[in-house]
Amino acid sequence: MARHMDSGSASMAHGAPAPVLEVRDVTKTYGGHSATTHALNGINLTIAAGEFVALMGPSGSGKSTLLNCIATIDAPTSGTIMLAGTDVSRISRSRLADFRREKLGFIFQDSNLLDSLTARENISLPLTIGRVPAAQIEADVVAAATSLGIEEVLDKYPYQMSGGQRQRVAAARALVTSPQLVLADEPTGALDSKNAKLLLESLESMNQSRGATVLMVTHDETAASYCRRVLFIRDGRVFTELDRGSDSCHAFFERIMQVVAVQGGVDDAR
Ligand SMILES: Nc1ncnc2c1ncn2[C@@H]1O[C@H](COP(=O)(O)OP(=O)(O)OP(=O)(O)O)[C@@H](O)[C@H]1O
Repeated sequence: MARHMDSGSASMAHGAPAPVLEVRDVTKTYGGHSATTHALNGINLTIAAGEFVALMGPSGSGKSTLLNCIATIDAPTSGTIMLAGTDVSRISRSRLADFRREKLGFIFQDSNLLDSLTARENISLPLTIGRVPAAQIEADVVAAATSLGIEEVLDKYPYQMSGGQRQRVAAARALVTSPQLVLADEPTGALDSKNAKLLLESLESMNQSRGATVLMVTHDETAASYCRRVLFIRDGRVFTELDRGSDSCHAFFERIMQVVAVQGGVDDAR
């Protein structure tokens, strides 16, 4: 059964891990007097350390706006976003880039790898910028690559890799710094089903073995079924959520489909 709510905090049972992300009463309004859009309407959600959460919702429901606000790329009109204990609205402009690099990892629909760098150099990039010692970089890159099954492409350039390999290199780059939160925006959107499955299995295993906390926007019920929890967003707020509990991927997929069918249109943005 779906739990109808707009707090997101119900899953934070007493004694649960500390929240990595707390979104409280966040609104985001675009435009002026004549053409105002209320993209977020007092949205609330909480994500605990080590969770793997999907965010689903119809086109225009506010998913990208929320992700941009969490990523500190955009600012809410009102409300609070606490990330790893920091109120992101209080971070000075000069600190924002460092905050993003230190606390967040990003995986986009297109891998966004730098064409002139090998996989190894692409994955190393956030560590190099963070002035991590070379020996540590090498160890961290190999560990991330091994977890994602891409050791054999480490010395290849993006054009020498398959789309699936590029996306797993991008995932390695997002995870190599062990960020507090990984934000994944339609990471399987450009992949065929075999490569999508490989990426999702990798994310699931990074979540389980390294305790990576992942918030993934997706239109794909199969992708969402790999997560432990699915938040459904509509009209700029969470209207229901599903916990996977002890369900298999397949059983969870069926439950997600039921919510999509009843609520209608979660995947109408495809
Ligand atoms: N920069 C902007 N200026 C004005 N309106 C915007 C802007 N960005 C988003 N919106 C509006 O805010 C609402 C939420 O958009 P958002 O992109 O967050 O939706 P979404 O759920 O990510 O959609 P999709 O699944 O199609 O990517 C939409 O009505 C959209 O038109």
